[in-house]
Amino acid sequence: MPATVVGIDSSTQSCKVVVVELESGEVLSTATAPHPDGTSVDPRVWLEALRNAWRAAGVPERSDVVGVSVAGQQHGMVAVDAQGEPVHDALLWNDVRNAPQAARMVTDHGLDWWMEAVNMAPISSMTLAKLAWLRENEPEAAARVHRVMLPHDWLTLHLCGEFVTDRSDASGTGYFNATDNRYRPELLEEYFDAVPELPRVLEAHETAGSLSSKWGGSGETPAVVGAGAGDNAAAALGLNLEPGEVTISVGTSGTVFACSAEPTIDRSGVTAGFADATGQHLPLLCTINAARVMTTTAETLGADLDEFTRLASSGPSDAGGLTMLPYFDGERTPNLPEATGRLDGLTRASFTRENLARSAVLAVANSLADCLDILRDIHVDVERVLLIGGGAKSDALRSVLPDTLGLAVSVPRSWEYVALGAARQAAWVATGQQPEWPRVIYSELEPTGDAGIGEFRERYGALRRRYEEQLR
Ligand SMILES: Nc1ncnc2c1ncn2[C@@H]1O[C@H](COP(=O)(O)OP(=O)(O)O)[C@@H](O)[C@H]1O
Ligand SMILES: O=C(CO)[C@@H](O)[C@H](O)COP(=O)(O)O
Repeated sequence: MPATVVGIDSSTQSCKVVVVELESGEVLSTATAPHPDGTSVDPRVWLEALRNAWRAAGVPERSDVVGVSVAGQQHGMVAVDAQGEPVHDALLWNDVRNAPQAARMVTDHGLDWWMEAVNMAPISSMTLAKLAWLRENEPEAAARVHRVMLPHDWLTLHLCGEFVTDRSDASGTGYFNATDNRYRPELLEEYFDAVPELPRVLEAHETAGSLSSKWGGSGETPAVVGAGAGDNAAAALGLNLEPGEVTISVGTSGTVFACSAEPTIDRSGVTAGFADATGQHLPLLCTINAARVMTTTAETLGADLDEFTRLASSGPSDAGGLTMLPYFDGERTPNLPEATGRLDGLTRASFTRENLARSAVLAVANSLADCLDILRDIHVDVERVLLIGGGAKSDALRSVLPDTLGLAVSVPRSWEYVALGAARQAAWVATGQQPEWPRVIYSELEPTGDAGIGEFRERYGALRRRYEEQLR
C-alpha cells in the first residue's frame, strides 16, 4: 500500500484535513469541520474540530500514514496553566481589544526599536500585545499562566505530546526574532511581568515526535509529527513559492506575501518580517477584512454566493460611483483597529444591489492591491501573483483582481494550499527531503484594461486617505 501523509490547516473559520499520497502528491481525501465564529475561542474547540475532520477524512482507518503536520492561524494567544488547561479563551489574530496595549508598546520604544528587536510593529494581532492585555485585564488568569503557545503548537502538543513550535509562527509572536532565531524573553518580562515556558523552536524539517496512540499512532513505526507552521508560511511551502512570485490569500484575512532569502525590513512597520517554513523569510502584509466582506454583503442582499457573483458582474464596472472601504471588523493594514466600513457616493441612482455587490468585491481587491504596492515599495520582486484561500473561489473577485493589481493572476487548482503545505512538511520530515509534487494552475487571468476598475481604484485611494486623516 503506498505511503500517505496528513496535512492539517486549523484556520480561523474551520479545520481542514487532507490525506496525500507521499509519492505523487495526489490528494486522496479531504474533510473540513467548522470553528465557531468570534475572535476569542476556547482552544479545546479546535481539538474537537480536528477530531471531527480527522475522522471524516478517514485517517483513523489508514495504516499507511507516515507523517502528520499542523498549520494554523497565526498569532492566537493560547495560555495554559500547570495542568495544561487554558486559563482564558485564546484571543485570535483578528481580536482588536488589545489595540491600546499595542499602541503603548510603540510609544514606549519607538517603531525602529521594534523593527530591530522582532521585525514586526506592535499591532493588536501580536501575541505579546494580547498577553499584555491579559495581564492588565485578567490578572488572576495571567498569574496562572504556565505555558504560552500558538494555535498550531497546541494541536501539535495534543498529537504527539511535545511542546514545540517552528520559526514561521514564532516570528509572529512579538517575542521572537527570525533574524537571529532567538526568543526575546525580556519583552515578556516587560509586558507580561513573567516569562512563561515557551515551546522549543524546531527547524522546518525536524521531527517533533511520534503520533500518539490516541490519534491512531501505534505499531512499530507510528507516523512522525512535524514542527508545523503558521498558515501563510505553510501556503508558501505548499505552493513551493519561487522568487518573483507573490501569494495573495483571501480567507478571513487577506494576506500578501513572498519568500525571500534575506530578512526584509520595512521601517514603516507595515510589512511584518516573518520567517517562512523552509529556513528563509516571509515578508507579509495582512488585512482583517477579506472573504467575509463579500459574504456579509451577500447576506445583506439576501443573495447566495452565485447570485452575489451575478450581481457584482452585471452593473457598471466602476460600481456606478459607489465606493466601499472594507473595514467591517476594524483594520490592521492600514493599522486602524477602531475603523468601521465606509460606503461613499450614495445617490438614488447609484444605490443598487448590483453596485453594492460590486463595490464590496472591488473594496477587497483594492485593499489587497494597496498591500501589494507596499511590498513593491520595499523592493520585493513582484512578477506574478498566485491567488489562494476560500475567497479565491469567487468568480467576481477573480475577474476584477488583475485590473486592480495591474498584474496577471494565476489561480492554482487546489484551494487548500495551507493544508497541502503542512502535508508537504510532513513528507519532508518523514523522508528527509521535500517531495516533488506538481503545482497545477487552474486559470491564468490577465488585465483587460477595464477603465471602470481604474476609476474605482482612484476613488478608493482618495476615500481611504480621507478616512485615515479623520481617524489619526
Ligand atoms: N465563492 C465564494 N465567494 C466569496 N467567498 C467565498 C466563496 N467560497 C468561499 N468563500 C469564503 O471563504 C472563506 C473561507 O476561506 P478560508 O480560506 O477557508 O478561510 P480561513 O482560512 O480564514 O478559515 C469563507 O468566508 C467563505 O464564505
Ligand atoms: O494574522 C494573520 C497573518 O499575520 C492571518 O493571516 C492569520 O494567520 C489567519 O489566517 P486565515 O485563517 O484568515 O487564513
